[in-house]
Amino acid sequence: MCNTQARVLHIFYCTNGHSVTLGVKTMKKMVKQVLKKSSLHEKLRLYGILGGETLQGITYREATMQAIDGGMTCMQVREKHLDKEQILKMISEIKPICDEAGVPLIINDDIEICKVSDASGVHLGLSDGSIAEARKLLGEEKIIGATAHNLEEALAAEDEGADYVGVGAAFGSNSKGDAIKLPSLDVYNLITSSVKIPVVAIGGIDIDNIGTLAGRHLAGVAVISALFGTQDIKKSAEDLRNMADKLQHEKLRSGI
Ligand SMILES: Cc1ncc(COP(=O)(O)OP(=O)(O)O)c(N)n1
Ligand SMILES: Cc1nc(C(=O)O)sc1CCOP(=O)(O)O
Ligand SMILES: [Mg+2]
Repeated sequence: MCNTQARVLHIFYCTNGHSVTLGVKTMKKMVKQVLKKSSLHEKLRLYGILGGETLQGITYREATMQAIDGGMTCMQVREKHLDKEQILKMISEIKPICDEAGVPLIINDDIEICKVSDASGVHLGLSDGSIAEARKLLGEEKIIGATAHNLEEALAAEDEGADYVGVGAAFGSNSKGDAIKLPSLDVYNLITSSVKIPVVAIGGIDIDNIGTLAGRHLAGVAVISALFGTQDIKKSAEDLRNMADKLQHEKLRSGI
């Protein structure tokens, strides 16, 4: 039911006999949104979080290329000690690499930097501002991630319109001083069985403990030190990705 010359599409709802008319632009936007949501689960499989403090003497560009070559599927810029201008410069160095590889680039904490840099989205913690407000400013196409430490926070994030939730700290953390270890990894099972949005585990995840996250229906793992803090980032990404791909398998749960 498409009249392309008039740049108008007619969509008929057969159930009640009524029709709505949508412009091609609106239709394209809707398709983009559906694609964003449907591929997000896979894109979160190995989520690398980059900050200069973690790197062992290599550039942001080199670290990004190595991680992507090894299988990183999503990336977050998390710079706690740079000003906006410096962060925007850093983003300008790595965004073309992420874009080329189809790896979403998420900005930690700062909605404005996300908007100005046209990054793929933003990650907001509990004290980083409202998800609903971020959605208003960024629109439906951008990815908005939220932090949760328990079921209540995960449900609230979903309710507010978050696209995914990062839940931790799975095993504590060397990179985030104030991270609080989850009382039990079973918190993941509780959350993944209660929310519809993808859930990512974070906090102290490395190649030795990642296997214990299997069978908990996680979309993936978010990692700082076990990826960007290592000497061979490509090899670390390969190993973590290999394990992250197997997280759905129940049998890994008892160890590897
Ligand atoms: C994927 C992901 N999950 C959780 C966090 C933590 O966010 P937040 O609680 O805001 O802490 P900071 O990262 O801002 O210190 C995250 N960044 N990414
Ligand atoms: C950014 C972040 N958030 C956490 C949370 O628990 O919410 S833990 C964490 C740091 C993750 O780094 P690493 O992989 O080196 O432990
Ligand atoms: Mg934050």
